[in-house]
Amino acid sequence: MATINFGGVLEEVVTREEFPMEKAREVLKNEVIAVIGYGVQGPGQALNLKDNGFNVIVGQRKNSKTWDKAVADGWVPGETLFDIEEAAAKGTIIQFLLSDAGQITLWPTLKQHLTPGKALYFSHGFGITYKEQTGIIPPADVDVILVAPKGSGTSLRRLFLAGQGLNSSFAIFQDATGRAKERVVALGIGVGSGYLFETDFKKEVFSDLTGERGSLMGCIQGIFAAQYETLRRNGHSPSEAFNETVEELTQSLMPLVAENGMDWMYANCSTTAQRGALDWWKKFKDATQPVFDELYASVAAGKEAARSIASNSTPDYREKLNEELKELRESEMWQAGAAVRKLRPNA
Ligand SMILES: NC(=O)C1=CN([C@@H]2O[C@H](COP(=O)(O)OP(=O)(O)OC[C@H]3O[C@@H](n4cnc5c(N)ncnc54)[C@H](O)[C@@H]3O)[C@@H](O)[C@H]2O)C=CC1
Ligand SMILES: CC(=O)[C@](C)(O)C(=O)O
Ligand SMILES: [Mg+2]
Ligand SMILES: [Mg+2]
Repeated sequence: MATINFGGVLEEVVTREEFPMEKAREVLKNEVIAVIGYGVQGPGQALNLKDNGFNVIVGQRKNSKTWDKAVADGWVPGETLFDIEEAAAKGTIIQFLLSDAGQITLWPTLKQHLTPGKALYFSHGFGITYKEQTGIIPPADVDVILVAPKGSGTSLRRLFLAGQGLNSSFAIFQDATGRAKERVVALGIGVGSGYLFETDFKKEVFSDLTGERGSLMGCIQGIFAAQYETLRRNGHSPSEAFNETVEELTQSLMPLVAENGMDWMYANCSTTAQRGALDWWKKFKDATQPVFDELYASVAAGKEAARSIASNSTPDYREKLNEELKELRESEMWQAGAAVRKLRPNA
């Protein structure tokens, strides 16, 4: 573990240098890693593990679109691709990568395959933390571990193929074998993480649910929509409103933030912009702080989990979500966005 200073707070971080791929392969050489579920994280993690030389199989419902996707990705039925139960029976490490709601349905079946000494692996603290709602209570004689890549499974795979990595958090909920730590770190390295930050299941899920509802996804769309509407109400054209709300941010300014922080992005904008941004950001912070506090309280009370379980457990959950995504896509702002994207010089 390397001790790193994060803004004055010291934290332990596992690096690839101290836990190289060869060591990870050595730790897991006698394990069969069964990746259950082939949605977004499933493919990213399973393919990265395979390409890194681990013994990995995929478990997926037969006669499903994702079964076909797994076949198209090179998994071979009967050899490396199995029905969920068969894969769970074969695996010594079971990566439970169904949707969080889907995990609840499958749990009674999966539990039967958790024989002593196996490891149950999650990429989210959801199932364990909200156990009153999920009913996911693992037997005492298995390891229960977590590696949560901090980004989409799509990015996890893309960055791996580009020779880079995505950072992940990791946690141990239960160490039955005495090997939980080496197993979880080896898996974290194997799935393509760059650096591994230790946390616990509850902190992982509370921060993750807050982040995705907040600044990563929910809040950002809300702020875009509000500014776009103000500009449109004041007579600005859709292209002008979109460019000044989204396009400039994603194409020009966010890459600068990613590279070297907010002050660096500010410093590369005009002094006029700097004066205004330095004055206004605090107002936006004050205006949104109560909403973030309300959000965190809702996460901590289990209300966000309840809402997501109820909504994503209906037979037509995917169609319903797609309808709402379509609404977003067809809104004027994102239609303007589609037109603007076509005009990118490299498109
Ligand atoms: N999407 C992402 O990139 C990230 C996901 N996670 C976590 O990783 C885990 C997996 O998430 P995703 O890959 O997004 O899942 P997903 O929503 O793509 O679903 C994964 C698979 O579960 C299947 N499934 C859903 N309900 C089922 C049921 N009742 N029975 C059998 N199969 C069912 C789906 O068909 C799909 O193949 C979750 O715990 C999630 O919170 C963590 C970080 C990022
Ligand atoms: C991509 C990710 O880490 C999220 C947003 O938390 C998720 O997909 O659940
Ligand atoms: Mg996340
Ligand atoms: Mg999440």
